[in-house]
Order: sequence, then structure tokens, then C-alpha cells
Amino acid sequence: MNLLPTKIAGVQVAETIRIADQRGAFARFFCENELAPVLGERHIVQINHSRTSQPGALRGMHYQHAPHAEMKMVRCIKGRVWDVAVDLRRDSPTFLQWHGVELSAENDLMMVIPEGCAHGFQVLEAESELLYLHTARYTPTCEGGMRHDDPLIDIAWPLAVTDISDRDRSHPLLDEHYSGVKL
Ligand SMILES: Cc1cn([C@H]2C[C@H](O)[C@@H](COP(=O)(O)OP(=O)(O)O[C@H]3O[C@H](C)C(=O)[C@H](O)[C@H]3O)O2)c(=O)[nH]c1=O
Repeated sequence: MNLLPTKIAGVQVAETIRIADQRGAFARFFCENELAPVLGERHIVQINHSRTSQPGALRGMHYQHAPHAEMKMVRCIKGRVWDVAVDLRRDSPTFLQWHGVELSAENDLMMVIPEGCAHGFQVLEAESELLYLHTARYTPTCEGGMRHDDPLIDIAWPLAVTDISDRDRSHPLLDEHYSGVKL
């Protein structure tokens, strides 16, 4: 697995080595040893799977507050999505900057999103499916969210949004006094 850094510290893209033969292909999706430089003392405690039907549908932007802040590793196992991380760490040099990458069942890329970063994605192909590996368990009381279309962040989404949850459309907009998340 090759780990590619991005301009946002801790946000990385892992390239998966796919071994092909006449039967098809094999790839190692997760390896604690290979990902030790990223995981440190963290462990995967929950794996989630989402299916999203409509191209243009958008989920996010989500994160969890301390003490259940989480690192997420996200893979697309069917279809194609535009996957985005936003740096909400007040002391980070890339505070309020975002990074996006196309994840697909074809390119086998995995996005690593550290604690203090919000995550969201837009579906580019119908019936796309994601697998999320989480280092903290789901804790509704620690859920945080921000708007995918917040002008302060100005994320470039490839398609017009065709479907979004009431919760995700209702996150408050950030203002110039926003001081980020505490970790
Ligand atoms: C995360 C989670 C959710 N739920 C329940 C809560 C809701 O009743 C339902 C859907 O949850 P939510 O609308 O938060 O799911 P998404 O909007 O698809 O959020 C997902 O996509 C965005 C982009 C992410 O980054 C989140 O980590 C990921 O969970 O599942 C659970 O029961 N367990 C869980 O671990």
C-alpha cells in the first residue's frame, strides 16, 4: 500500500496494490502493519457500509467531537464518488482548507481522514457503495457537521446536488469567528 500525502497534514490517499491473474484480481484492503505509520496507537473499532443511489447525491460533511474524535479510512467498493476532507483543526496551517479525490471500485484508492477533519462525498455513478473504517465508535452525542456548500470553505463538487439528508442540508454555516474543533 503506497501512502500519498496531501496538502492537509494527516489527510492521505492510499494506493492499493491489486494482484491480477487470469481469474481476476486480489487486493489487500487493510493491513495494520502496512498502515502503522498512519494508525499509530489507533485501532479500527467499527466498519460501516453505505449505499447511495442517485448520481449527485451527497452525504456529509461529518466528524465526531472529542473524546470520540475519529480517524476514518474510506474506500469505494462499487461505483465512483468525489470524496472530500475539510481541515477543522484550529492550529493547522491548512485550517478550513479542503482536499478532494475521486474514489472508485476501479482505482482502489483509500482516503485517510484524521481526527479534526470533516468528511463528505458526492456520488458520481448510480448505486455507489462506500466502506468506512473508524477508529472511534459511533457516538451520536459527539456528532458534528458542517455544510457541504459553506462559502467559507468553497468545496468544488462535480455535480449539482440531487439528494441530501435534511440533517446535512441544515448544518449551520461557519462564520469568520469559527475557531475550529477542539481535539
Ligand atoms: C455513522 C452511523 C450512523 N448510524 C445511523 C444513524 C442514522 O440513523 C443512519 C444514517 O446515519 P447518517 O445519516 O449519519 O449516515 P451518513 O450521512 O451516510 O454518514 C456517513 O457518511 C458521511 C460522509 C460520513 O463521513 C459518516 O461517517 C458516515 O456515517 O445510521 C448508525 O447506526 N451507526 C453509525 O455508525
